[in-house]
Amino acid sequence: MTQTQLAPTAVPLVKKEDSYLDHILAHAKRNNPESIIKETHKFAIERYWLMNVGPEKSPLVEQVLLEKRPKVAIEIGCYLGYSAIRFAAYIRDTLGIQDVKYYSFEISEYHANIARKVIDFAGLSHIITVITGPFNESLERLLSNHNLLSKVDFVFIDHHKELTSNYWRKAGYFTLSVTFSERCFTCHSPNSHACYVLTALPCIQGTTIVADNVIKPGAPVYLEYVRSDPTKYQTRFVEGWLEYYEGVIRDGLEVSVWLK
Ligand SMILES: C[S@@+](CC[C@H](N)C(=O)[O-])C[C@H]1O[C@@H](n2cnc3c(N)ncnc32)[C@H](O)[C@@H]1O
Repeated sequence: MTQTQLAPTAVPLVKKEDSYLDHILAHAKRNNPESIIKETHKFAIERYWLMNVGPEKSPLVEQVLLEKRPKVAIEIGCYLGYSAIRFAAYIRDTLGIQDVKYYSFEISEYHANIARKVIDFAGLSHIITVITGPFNESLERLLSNHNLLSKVDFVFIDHHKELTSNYWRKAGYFTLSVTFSERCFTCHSPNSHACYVLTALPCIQGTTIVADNVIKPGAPVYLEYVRSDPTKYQTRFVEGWLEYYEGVIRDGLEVSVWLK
C-alpha cells in the first residue's frame, strides 16, 4: 500500500494547537502582542480554524472595554490565550491602564499550557494569570483562599462552544456552560445555572459582562435570564459574525451591566 492510499485515514501526528504554538514562536515578534494577534489570524485563515473570539467580534468587545476601562477583568475560557492577550494589551496599551489584572480560567491543562507560553512570549505574564481547572471549582478555591478577585469590573464569558450547544442541549439543559452541569443535575433548574457565573462572581455595581456566541451556537436561557429583570441587568445585544466567517455566519455578543 502506498503513502497516498494511507493518507485519508492517517491520524495527524501534531495537534493544531501545537502547530499554532510553533507558528507563533517562529513568526510573531516577542513582547509584541499586536504581531501575535496578526499571526493568529494568519494561522486561523491559512492553516486551521481556531475557536477564539476572532477579528470580527474583538473590536466590539474592545468598544465595551473603552467604555468600561476595567482594572480587574476575568474571562471564562482561555483556549490559547488570544482574547486574554488581545484584551489585556488593549487595556494596558490603548487605554493606558498599566496596573490592570486579567484572570483567565481554562479547564484544559493542554490549552492552558500553550496559552501560558504564548502569553509569556507576548510579555504579558505579569498581567494575565491563567487558572487551570473547571471554572466553578477554580472560582471557589480563589474566593476562599485568596483575595485575588476582590472585585471584578469586566467579565468575558466564552466557554466551550461544542459542549454548550450540543451536549447539554441533547441532555435537555440549555445552559451556558459545561461548568454548570453538576449543578444542573442536582437541582434541575437550568436557569439558575446559566446565571451561576453571574451570581457566583464578586461583581460590583456596574460590572460589565460580555457573553460571546449568544447566536452561534446560542445561549437562550442565559439571554432570557439577563433580559428578564431590567432592575438587575441593563442588557443589550451587539450583532457580529462568527469568528473567521465574516459575511457568512451571524453571531453576536450580549453586553450586560450588573445594576444590583
Ligand atoms: C471558545 S474557547 C475560548 C476562546 C478564547 N476566549 C479566545 O477568544 O481566545 C473555550 C475554552 O473554554 C474552555 N472551557 C470549557 N469549559 C470550561 C470550564 N468549565 N471552565 C473553564 N474553561 C472551560 C475550553 O477548554 C476552551 O479552551
